[in-house]
Amino acid sequence: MEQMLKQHPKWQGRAVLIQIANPARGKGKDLEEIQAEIEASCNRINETFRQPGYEPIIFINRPVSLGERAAYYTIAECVVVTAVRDGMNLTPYEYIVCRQGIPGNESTSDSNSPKKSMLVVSEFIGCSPSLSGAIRVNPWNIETTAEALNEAISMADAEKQLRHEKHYKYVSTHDVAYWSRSFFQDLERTCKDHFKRRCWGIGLSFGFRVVALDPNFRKLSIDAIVSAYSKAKNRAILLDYDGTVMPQTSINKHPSEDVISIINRLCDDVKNTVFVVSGRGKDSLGQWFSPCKKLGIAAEHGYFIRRSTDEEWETCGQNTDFGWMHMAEPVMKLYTESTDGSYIEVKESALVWHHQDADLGFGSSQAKEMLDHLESVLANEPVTAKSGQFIVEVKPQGVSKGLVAEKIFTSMAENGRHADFVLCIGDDRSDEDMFEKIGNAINSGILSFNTSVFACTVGQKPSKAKYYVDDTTEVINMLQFLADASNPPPTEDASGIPH
Ligand SMILES: O=P(O)(O)OC[C@H]1O[C@H](O[C@H]2O[C@H](CO)[C@@H](O)[C@H](O)[C@H]2O)[C@H](O)[C@@H](O)[C@@H]1O
Repeated sequence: MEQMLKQHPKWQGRAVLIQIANPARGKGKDLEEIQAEIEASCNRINETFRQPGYEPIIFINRPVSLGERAAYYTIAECVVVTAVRDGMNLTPYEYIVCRQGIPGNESTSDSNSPKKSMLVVSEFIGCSPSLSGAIRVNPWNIETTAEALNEAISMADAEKQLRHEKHYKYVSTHDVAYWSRSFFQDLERTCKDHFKRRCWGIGLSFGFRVVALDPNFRKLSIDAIVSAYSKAKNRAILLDYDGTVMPQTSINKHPSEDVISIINRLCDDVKNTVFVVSGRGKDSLGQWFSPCKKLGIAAEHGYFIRRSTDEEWETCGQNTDFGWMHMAEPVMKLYTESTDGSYIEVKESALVWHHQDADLGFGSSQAKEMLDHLESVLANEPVTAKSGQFIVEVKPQGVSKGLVAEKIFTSMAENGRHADFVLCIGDDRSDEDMFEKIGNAINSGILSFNTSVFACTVGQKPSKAKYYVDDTTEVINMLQFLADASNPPPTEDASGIPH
């Protein structure tokens, strides 16, 4: 408020903030300090901007009954909720209902005139995403919050009415009965197959959770995969990078010499089509895997694909408009400013917010909120926002590792080499797109009925993959067995004829 009166002096002598301090539920030194700070701020603002008959802040520091609160809401031009951390927060909903009033109540002169209301809400409160007409602010940013207050009270009446109508429609249709019904529906949907599943306790301490796994989900047996591999004539091998052949905890992200050598031995077998399918950029992957001449690489989730080092990168031509980056980046910046250790990675086709180095709990709760926020801001843009291992990524719609898998199988079939063995390994949310595509590939005719399919996730967790291995060491060990079972490259005699 102080900043708004400074930035927009026209409101001095006119705008009043009724600051209702709800009685605190707890006690303690911190609380006393905060109360003293609020009181001091109110006094300072009033002393600076006070005029005869005008006090900019009315500070109500006592329990306020529901009736009195409703009376304030009814007359307020705008409600401001700038909590830096909160749960759902029902204040904006109560305000909207109070501004709408009771139908047929003639107690006010303008009871039949169109209703209007304005909300300035913190992006950190739970109800924020449901209020599409509210002006959303990061309360840590005082200047933009002050601008939002000015914008709210300066807005044309017609606009205030439209926003109010939208909010009232939402609040009146999403009542407590709606919420309870939808919770029950979600619960029923989620638990539908639980009786068929096996439940496991995973992790320790705060990381402990119970996961329900499909009874057919099992550890990948090296004997079984080596046996199927040996019998196959046309094999597709799709490997994710981070968390699959590269441990998530490694500081040095270059593939090890072992990995390069195993991949080269797999690529050397003429029966094999081997791809690294990763979210990483083409320059790093291209450089890291430069010793693997015959390796295919799908970078940035398949936005770029190259079949070997002899070929040029192909771009997935669907999306060339990246205007959405100008909308997504400011949102990511807001969260970066309030989350120590986080940063933004700008790729050619995507934006990624990383929080691996942030506080574990705070980073992941910020990631969840940011994902919601991005989904609402980018609702009409041709993009998808998804979370992964310590990341939230926005990328063009239609670009997915699932599509990469489909392209690989289709092009093998077009070259008369229908895959009769598929190994696809990944650890992350983005790899689930491959597992899903592979799961449906036989029914959709992309793979034939006699294909041996090994979709495998890294770590025991709910997945669309049928198999799991425990960690990257097991992945590399298994690939080593496959490399050992591979045919070496044909040798050439002195005349250059391969044998
Ligand atoms: O598809 P992947 O091979 O699993 O790649 C996914 C993302 O990899 C990179 O992020 C990962 O490494 C970061 C450190 O280098 C780490 O902070 C993050 O938590 C990891 O997810 C890459 O930076 C992203 O662009 C990829 O999408």
